[in-house]
Amino acid sequence: MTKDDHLTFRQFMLKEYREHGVSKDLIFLLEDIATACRTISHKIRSGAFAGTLGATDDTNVQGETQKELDVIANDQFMLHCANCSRVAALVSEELDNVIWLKDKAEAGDYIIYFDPLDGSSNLELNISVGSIFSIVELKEPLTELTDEAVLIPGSEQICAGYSLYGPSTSLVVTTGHGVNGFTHLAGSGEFLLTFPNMTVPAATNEFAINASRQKFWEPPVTRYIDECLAGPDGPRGKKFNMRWVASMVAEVHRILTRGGVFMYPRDSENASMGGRLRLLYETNPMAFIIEQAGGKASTGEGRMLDVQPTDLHQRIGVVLGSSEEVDLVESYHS
Ligand SMILES: O=P(O)(O)OC[C@H]1O[C@](O)(COP(=O)(O)O)[C@@H](O)[C@@H]1O
Ligand SMILES: [Mg+2]
Ligand SMILES: [Mg+2]
Repeated sequence: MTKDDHLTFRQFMLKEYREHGVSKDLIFLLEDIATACRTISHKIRSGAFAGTLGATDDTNVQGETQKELDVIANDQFMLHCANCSRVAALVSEELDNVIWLKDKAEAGDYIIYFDPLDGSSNLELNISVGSIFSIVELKEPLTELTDEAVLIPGSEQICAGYSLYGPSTSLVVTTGHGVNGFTHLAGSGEFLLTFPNMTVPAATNEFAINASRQKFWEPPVTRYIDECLAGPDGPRGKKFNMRWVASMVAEVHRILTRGGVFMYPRDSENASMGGRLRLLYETNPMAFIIEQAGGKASTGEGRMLDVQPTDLHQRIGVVLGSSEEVDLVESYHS
């Protein structure tokens, strides 16, 4: 196969426009986000020379130490997303409050939620990290431009995606018509369609969880993992494998490639915060992608995309991936 065998990102998106009516404004916005991701990828690859792999002296609104590249990636998203005149507001893991780009937000305007750099504790280790984004189109004009105004359930997303900065740079996107994966052709400005129609098989024998938190788990999670670990002689009757990259983007990419289940459950230590991962810019976009690929995404107790957000940086428990496993975990909770 040569480069010419693959559609470019623009060619693919224009096909989405013709076949599904995806708006051209959204296509331009996605091209700008792709540019942000290409630039972030380059900045990560040159981070060891630029001395940007380490921490700053600052903490973000969640009390986490910011890496220099967290800030650089955030600046790239802010810069490129502001190009689109339909973008009314930006919500970032690295910013305390909503950034409003307009004086009034009309029906049809976009709100963009993003985690500019996910898994950033992996930076010094040269292990995969990524960026996550979610786009909601306003159905009604907003009367007040407050933080509360952007607390919109994930079911309202019109687009979600991520870029994975690994051995190659991937861009995976859904506009609600399946999930498609693109790879950056090194040395060019192009993302090419390399993984069309990504799907998550219903069954799997691979799970991902931070097992160091076992003593904090709720009983349904302990039961589920114990049964996986029991292998062929246990109730599941088969052997399970485990992975933990500590970068949600890499875990989701693995699940879209060969199936699996990813869990960061609410537990007795993180329960007072609601969980570990953030609803608006981590679990909602990934839930939309996983559902569009035929998988499921849950809080443990119900569908992630139905959750009504109550806070900009709200945290939540998550289990997502192969539908049979997500159903099983939910059944143990109920
Ligand atoms: O440090 P832990 O407990 O392994 O947590 C890892 C999780 O935290 C995250 O890194 C959180 O994301 P950020 O790096 O954007 O804060 C997830 O990507 C990952 O799944
Ligand atoms: Mg993250
Ligand atoms: Mg982050």
